[in-house]
Amino acid sequence: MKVAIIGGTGYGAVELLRLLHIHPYAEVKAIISHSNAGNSLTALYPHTDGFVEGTMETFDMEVLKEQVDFAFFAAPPGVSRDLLPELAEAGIRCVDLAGDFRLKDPAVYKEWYKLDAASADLLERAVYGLPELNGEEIAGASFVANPGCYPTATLLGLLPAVHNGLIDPSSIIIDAKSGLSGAGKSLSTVTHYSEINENVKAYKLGAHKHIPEIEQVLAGVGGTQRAVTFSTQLVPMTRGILATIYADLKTDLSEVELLESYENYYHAHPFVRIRSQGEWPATKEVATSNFCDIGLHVDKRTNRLTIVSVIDNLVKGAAGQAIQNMNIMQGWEQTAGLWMLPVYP
Ligand SMILES: NC(=O)C1=CN([C@@H]2O[C@H](COP(=O)(O)OP(=O)(O)OC[C@H]3O[C@@H](n4cnc5c(N)ncnc54)[C@H](OP(=O)(O)O)[C@@H]3O)[C@@H](O)[C@H]2O)C=CC1
Ligand SMILES: CC(=O)N[C@@H](CCC(=O)OP(=O)(O)O)C(=O)O
Repeated sequence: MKVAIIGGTGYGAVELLRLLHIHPYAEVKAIISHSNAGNSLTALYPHTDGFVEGTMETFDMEVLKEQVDFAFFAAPPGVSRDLLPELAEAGIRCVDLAGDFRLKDPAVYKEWYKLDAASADLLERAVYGLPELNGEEIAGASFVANPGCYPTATLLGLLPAVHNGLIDPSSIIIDAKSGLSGAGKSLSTVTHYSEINENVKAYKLGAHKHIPEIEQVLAGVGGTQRAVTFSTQLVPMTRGILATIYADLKTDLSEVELLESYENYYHAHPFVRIRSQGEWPATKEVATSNFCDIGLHVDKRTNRLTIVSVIDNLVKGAAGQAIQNMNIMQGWEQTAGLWMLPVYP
């Protein structure tokens, strides 16, 4: 199948390219670049030498409709909102890595993204693409909103507990740390080497656009959902998210029984791995892979559950999950092109 990548010179796009190169059924036919049309990607990213042919192209709706069967949007918010609907209308199935179609309520999108939303009708038609939650819905989608990186780690950590009513949904606190590639390729003062090297920094407290996304999904799973506390921190590493999640327990299940309930919830989902009792995952154990690894701890003294969930933000948090969604939409095995050992150390 022929695919296009839009937002060609960004980190998400380059990661899509890396993974699609080994995909058994998909082939990248067009790399669309807003800033570098006419130039070769290899000139910007020498590591792609020998793997990418030709030059990047400008976005041309009519050309694209003839050229490809599937498109990935890996551009900043606002781009897919304007361009994706016409492609989808023409039968080109799409996965959007940005947040333009994740939130169902246009007013909520506007409040958190500070941009005008797509129409309510389009937002309704978009399918949120977390395969471990709603694979059947994804299979029938014409376009999928790929979850945010932090929501992916957070929701996979919480789904079994919320679905089975094991925790008090009003008590959830998410403390999440991310590597710098989560911020994309553009340099800012915060991501400058001398600012973040040997440093850890909290940011966007109470204001992160992933807050309404997490709450929207949890409300759908648990029936009712109160506001969550969600804190984000930058750590001086390139890839990876570690979310430590705390919630009050509403069950007498032991730690081993809780781990079993997590194993059961994810038994048909190859990309989620549950650690044994007393073991908690680290970001390096999933680096460059599409895995989400989860460990639990029950604190008997406080009656709280601690969940540790790790992903690679560029893979399960972005490009890998987008390909997993494409696989499901196309009726292929969801592991196609994604079944690989993490790079270690
Ligand atoms: N980095 C991550 O870990 C994750 C990122 N995402 C989301 O995926 C999307 C891509 O992220 P990422 O690759 O990291 O971001 P980058 O900033 O690295 O890349 C985004 C790319 O989009 C293109 N672009 C920029 N402005 C415009 C514009 N006005 N119109 C069209 N294209 C534009 C540029 O490429 P070009 O000029 O070549 O077109 C740019 O390099 C974002 O929406 C991001 O929020 C989601 C989950 C995780
Ligand atoms: C480290 C870092 O800066 N991370 C980004 C994550 C952005 C992202 O990927 O979010 P969307 O997909 O929802 O656009 C942030 O916190 O804003």
